[in-house]
Amino acid sequence: MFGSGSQNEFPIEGQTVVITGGSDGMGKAVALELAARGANVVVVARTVSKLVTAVDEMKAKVANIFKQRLHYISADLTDPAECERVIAEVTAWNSGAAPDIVWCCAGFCRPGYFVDVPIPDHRQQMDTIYWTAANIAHATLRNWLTPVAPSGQMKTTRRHLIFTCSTLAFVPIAGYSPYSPAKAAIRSLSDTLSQEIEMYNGAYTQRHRSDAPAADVKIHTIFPMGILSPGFDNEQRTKPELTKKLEESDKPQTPSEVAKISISALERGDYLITTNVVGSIMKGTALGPSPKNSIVRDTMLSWLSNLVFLQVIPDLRSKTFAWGKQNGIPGSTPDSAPDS
Ligand SMILES: NC(=O)C1=CN([C@@H]2O[C@H](COP(=O)(O)OP(=O)(O)OC[C@H]3O[C@@H](n4cnc5c(N)ncnc54)[C@H](OP(=O)(O)O)[C@@H]3O)[C@@H](O)[C@H]2O)C=CC1
Ligand SMILES: CCCCCCCCCCCCCCCC(=O)[C@@H](N)CO
Repeated sequence: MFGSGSQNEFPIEGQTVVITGGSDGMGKAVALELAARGANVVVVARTVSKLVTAVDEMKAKVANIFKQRLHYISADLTDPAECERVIAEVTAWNSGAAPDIVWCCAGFCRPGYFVDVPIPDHRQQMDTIYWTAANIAHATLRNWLTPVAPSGQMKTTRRHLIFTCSTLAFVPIAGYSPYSPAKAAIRSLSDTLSQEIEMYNGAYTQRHRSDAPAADVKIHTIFPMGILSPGFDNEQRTKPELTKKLEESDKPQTPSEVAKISISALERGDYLITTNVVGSIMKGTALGPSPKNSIVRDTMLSWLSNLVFLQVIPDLRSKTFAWGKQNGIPGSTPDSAPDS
């Protein structure tokens, strides 16, 4: 059921989970799914009304209403101090124990051509996409990796820090320049942390002899394709027509599908996680130095994907060129009625 090891690498029942962006779209779907599987869930976002609704929806889905606890915290995660507060509040609410799982889903996409999008909007995308994730990761890991003396060690299950990226971190698409670089930065953070965390995990094996973190930590990153969320409806309204054309091979998935597929991959213990075949091919061509889920399968996938992409990248470029040839640039009008 859980792949070759046949062991569930992501047990949920009784775990305390924090989900950023848990009030809408994919984050809410993850919250509902984990609540249904027996987790204590804290959803974090800015708008209180949507958070209250998410908690109400979770209440209707919990596996055990007497055992499980649900909570929300309103916070703007672009502010690092707010992220520190969130982790402190969750720990207090959780009887002094740190959360077991932190899943970053907060973020939205503001598409547009690079020169047409004002610089403050580019920076805002870096703030909402990259910094909401990096800030909460920083607050979480500072808590999780605090050294504990051998006498203070208790049996603690493995902890998971999960980022939500996008396959646009792997493959360029015109019209996503405000967004894709911030997602690529998350992928780089994830790869770097997945290596750095090994130092702490190594120290953890010696916890009976010297100070070490209270638990093993694993990093994962999800790379969804389009998700049919409120955020997606919003981005469609301002997305350039060319961008819609370039991504027409993507068939957007429902938040609940994306949540379920992601959780299954976490149960197998996967690290970089895609949610459909086109997403896997996009990952395959860009896998590079990232740790692999399976040496054989991922290596075969990258060979195949690199062959496919010999054709895909020139095709995306020539479609873009042809678009300019036919339609001109935004704001221009065809030279049919020259004023003289
Ligand atoms: N939709 C898509 O097609 C794709 C989305 N993704 C990624 O998946 C994730 C979920 O996307 P989606 O389901 O569309 O999400 P939605 O846009 O539907 O929801 C976004 C969530 O993030 C919260 N949020 C936004 N900004 C902040 C902030 N500064 N601080 C705290 N919370 C914030 C929102 O609540 P509030 O506004 O109240 O704060 C809301 O809960 C995002 O990271 C997105 O980039 C990846 C691939 C495709
Ligand atoms: C056979 C293989 C061919 C591969 C072709 C590549 C086509 C590119 C599809 C781009 C899809 C982008 C999905 C992510 C969207 C996203 O993150 C935003 N919607 C943000 O919200």
